[in-house]
Amino acid sequence: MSPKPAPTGRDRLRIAIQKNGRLSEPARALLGSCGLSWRESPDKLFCYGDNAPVDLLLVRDDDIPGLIDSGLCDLGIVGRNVLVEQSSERDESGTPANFRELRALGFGGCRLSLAVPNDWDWQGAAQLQGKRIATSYPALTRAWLREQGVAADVVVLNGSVEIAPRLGQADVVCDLVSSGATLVANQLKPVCDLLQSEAVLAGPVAELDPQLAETAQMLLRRIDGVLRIRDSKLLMFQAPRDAVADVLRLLPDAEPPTSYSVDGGELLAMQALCHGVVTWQRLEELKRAGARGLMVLPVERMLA
Ligand SMILES: Nc1ncnc2c1ncn2[C@@H]1O[C@H](COP(=O)(O)OP(=O)(O)OP(=O)(O)O)[C@@H](O)[C@H]1O
Ligand SMILES: O=P(O)(O)OC[C@H]1O[C@H](OP(=O)(O)OP(=O)(O)O)[C@H](O)[C@@H]1O
Ligand SMILES: [Mg+2]
Repeated sequence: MSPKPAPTGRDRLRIAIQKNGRLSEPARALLGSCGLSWRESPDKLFCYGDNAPVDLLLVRDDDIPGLIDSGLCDLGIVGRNVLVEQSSERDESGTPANFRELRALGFGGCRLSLAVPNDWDWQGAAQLQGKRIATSYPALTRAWLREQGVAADVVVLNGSVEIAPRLGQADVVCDLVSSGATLVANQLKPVCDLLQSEAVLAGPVAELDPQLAETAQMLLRRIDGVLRIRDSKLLMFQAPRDAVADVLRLLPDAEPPTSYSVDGGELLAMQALCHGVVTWQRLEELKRAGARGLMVLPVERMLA
């Protein structure tokens, strides 16, 4: 059972996103695809929702979990790395976090990795005993060290973490990795992933105030619809009844198709939502299996 909500006294939902940074544009694009728009000016940090009771807060990403926790805002788009770090901090201090991941959003992918100097012969976590680890994710790193049963010193840096071994400030680092270029440029190599991260929609652990819950549900339904059709296409075709099984074997990434019979019953007209890429080569294979009149259509909106 979720804890009961604290009344907010508000009747408009607030969603926080990063003001400037890697997640700003994709977060805006996602909310835009959900049909939301705001009255904006470049220096505005609070944007009033134009066409739905949903206002936008533009903030530093690190502040998003705290804003949700305190009930000043209802939802947020933030890296899982930030959310898990701040929950680990709460675990350390024994105060439960009132924020959690509601949906993975499929952008801002990266991993939190332990990396050691290239000349280390990595044998496993035990090698870190008594060593210094530079990171911007101290609580997450400490939690991992506890799991591994290793005692090491955590050196907190807010950026340019990868420089620490060269300066003699730490022996190894634990930082975000995407292309791996920063590690290579600093003669480091990743040896272990602590977390796979991406942008997530965060919300409170407690239920939302009933005044806001309906709007939040509407937004979640739209986000689910957008995520579901991302890279999806509607495939339409006809196939003789006895070829349908062969045709469907070529569509393992499709949702169960809908079909109706035409031409006296022997021919089926079918449509299926495909979540993978429908290439020309795939269309040729479907044709060889008996499908005819193949058409690939973009999907603009979807509401389950
Ligand atoms: N190299 C990367 N590749 C892909 N995603 C990344 C990378 N580095 C970080 N991210 C993801 O993007 C999020 C935002 O990164 P960014 O560098 O914009 O944050 P920031 O400097 O902390 O910004 P802010 O000013 O809001 O505090 C990170 O928390 C992480 O989830
Ligand atoms: O694997 P890569 O593609 O090289 O990306 C990894 C780098 O990206 C992030 O740093 P950012 O550029 O945000 O700078 P920061 O040091 O200020 O965090 C992260 O902290 C790494 O340093
Ligand atoms: Mg930040």
